[in-house]
Amino acid sequence: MERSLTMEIVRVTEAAALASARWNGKGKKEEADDAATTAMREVFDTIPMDGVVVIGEGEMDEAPMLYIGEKLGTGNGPSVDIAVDPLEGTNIVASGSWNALTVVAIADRGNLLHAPDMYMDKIAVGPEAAGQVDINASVYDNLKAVAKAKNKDITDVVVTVLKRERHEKLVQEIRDAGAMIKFISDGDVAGAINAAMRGTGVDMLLGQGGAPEGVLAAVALKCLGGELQGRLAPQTEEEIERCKAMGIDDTNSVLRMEDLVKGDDAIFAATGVTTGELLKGVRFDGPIAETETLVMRAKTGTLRYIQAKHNLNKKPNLVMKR
Ligand SMILES: O=P(O)(O)OC[C@H]1O[C@](O)(COP(=O)(O)O)[C@@H](O)[C@@H]1O
Repeated sequence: MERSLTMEIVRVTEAAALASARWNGKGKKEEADDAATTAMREVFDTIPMDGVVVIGEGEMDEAPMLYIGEKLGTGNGPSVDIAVDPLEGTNIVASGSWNALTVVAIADRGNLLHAPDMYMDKIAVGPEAAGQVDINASVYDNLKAVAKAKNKDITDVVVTVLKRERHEKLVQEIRDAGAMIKFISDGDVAGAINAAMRGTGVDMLLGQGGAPEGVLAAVALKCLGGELQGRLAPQTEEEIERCKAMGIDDTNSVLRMEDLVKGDDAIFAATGVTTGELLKGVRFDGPIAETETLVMRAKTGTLRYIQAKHNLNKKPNLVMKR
């Protein structure tokens, strides 16, 4: 993939962030998600690539835009798989809370797992502990492995966990092992990334979240040299059938980095919508709006933070409606 696609993808996540940030705290998660999706869709079609959505807003009959299988880009350029989460944290924006992002990942055609929209059990760690954990091992063994890899005691290990009732047993196991927990209300893509970033004070992510978010986080962790292992967690017979239709007969099988994102020609970008540990959210100041974006390439392992000041008077009206 051309290096120049890196900046093109940033334009996509920035536009989605600018559009959805207007809905901050307004109690309207669908409107916030629609705004992000519409803005993303518009910018995608200006990019010189032959893209196809493999993780998007749903199947063709469920989503008007960014549906799975939708072709994006001008058609001239590299053939790529596209994974999007136009607004990662719809509830976060609706409630005017912490850590919402707009997220895009691209990889060479055929290289991203077409993850079905269902739950996935996940374990994510940074570069020091990559290769040392096993989603099938006990919570205690994984905590011990991370502590050893990072040369600290289990009591110093911090685990990010989505605050959900389904995580009661997991939470107890982490507490019994003596480790600490950082609860998040939503947003396990940022949760996984923070586990792999230096200086965040978090060592790993554990628990069940969305499978599409698992693939997006895996691309980010590939860029960071970390590791994410996943296991689909179908909740109904229909979801089990969907896994089989995808060629996953054993839903207990572990999805490793190479299953989630093959090779290293992949790019990940996320722009902050509301401020969190990873990125600052959108700040509006009269005709100027500021954004912060993290963009990374797996091939080179380069991370870039892009601060942008957008002149809203000069941007397309849909995206920048005030
Ligand atoms: O809210 P649930 O059903 O526990 O699902 C968890 C998933 O929801 C999120 O917290 C937010 O997703 P949405 O933005 O689609 O609401 C993800 O980060 C996470 O993977």
